[in-house]
Amino acid sequence: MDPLRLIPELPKVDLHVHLDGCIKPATLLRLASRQGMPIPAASEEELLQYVQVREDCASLTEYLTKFDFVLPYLQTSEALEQVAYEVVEQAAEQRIRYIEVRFAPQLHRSAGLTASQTIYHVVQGLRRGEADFGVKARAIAICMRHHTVSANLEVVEAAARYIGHGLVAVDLAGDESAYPAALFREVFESARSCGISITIHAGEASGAENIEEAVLRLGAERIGHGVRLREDDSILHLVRERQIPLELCPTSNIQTKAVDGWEAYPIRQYYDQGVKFTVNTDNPGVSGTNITKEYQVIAQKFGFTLGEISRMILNGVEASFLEPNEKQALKRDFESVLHRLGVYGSPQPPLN
Ligand SMILES: O=c1[nH]cnc2c1ncn2[C@@H]1O[C@H](CO)[C@@H](O)[C@H]1O
Ligand SMILES: [Zn+2]
Repeated sequence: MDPLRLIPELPKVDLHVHLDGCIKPATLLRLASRQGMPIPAASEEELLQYVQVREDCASLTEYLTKFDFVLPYLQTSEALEQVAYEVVEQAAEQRIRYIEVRFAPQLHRSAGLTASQTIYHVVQGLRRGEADFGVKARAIAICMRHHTVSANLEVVEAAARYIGHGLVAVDLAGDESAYPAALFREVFESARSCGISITIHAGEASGAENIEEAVLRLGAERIGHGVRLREDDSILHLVRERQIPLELCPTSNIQTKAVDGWEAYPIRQYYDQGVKFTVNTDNPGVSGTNITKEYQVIAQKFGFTLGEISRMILNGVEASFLEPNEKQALKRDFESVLHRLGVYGSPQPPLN
């Protein structure tokens, strides 16, 4: 069967999506007007040039400038709840049944919210979305590379209070080329001592050595992107042996120039070598994508079959930061929906 036709129907997960990277243009206009803030565009169409990257985006640094535009509108409890709610709504439209939504508490405090309050309101929005759209949703709190160790420790401390209450992990994001993860060893040591799961953006704007640092010294259980893993055989071996899942975000990786174009995108190589990975969107609003398009583009470019795509989806369920019993239930749910659709996950070579 042509995978492209069935991809929209498949049950999916998205484990790597930024809250401030998927604001609907209509919502941004509404937030600006409700908050009495100026916005340099009168229509959704006009807004796109400010929120979406162009094809000639040169680097992650340039990609990240898009967030400066939306963040001022996302500083209140109402705005955070609303956009979190709408991420779940957008997920449901793509048949996503489980989503982990990440955001950086310290980027939403200019109107006086505490780090802990930002988490509270995002979780509230996600919960409302779960109830209305039937999608399971959890939050991840992001530490930012350009913030101080103490600002990031504050994020971990706030996150610790929400473990088991809607938040599942902490992350590190921002400009990887300017700020190596090693600067934040103390931050992630604190996360580990609180028993918080860790995922870290690494191997996106810098080389594979950042992935090694994240796994061996910071305690990352998953890697955000990790697309440059293949640049070092011994680190690739390490990640494969430990079955550390990479959260690949194909369209974003092409736009940030983490990889030199689709011909060089290593997803087929990783699949065939038994590197575990999941397919995600990163920032649907900034990248002009959604999870259906991500699977369609890789099916088209790399000839993945429905069985292989289902394997990636099931890898995503397995890689989720849910509690073991919840993960088991989600897995059963996915297997039964896939069974109904007549699709079965292929075994991924060469390890299983
Ligand atoms: O692909 C990425 N790599 C690194 N940082 C990112 C990426 N996408 C978004 N952010 C950063 O994470 C912040 C919180 O969501 C965003 O504001 C942006 O600065
Ligand atoms: Zn990201």
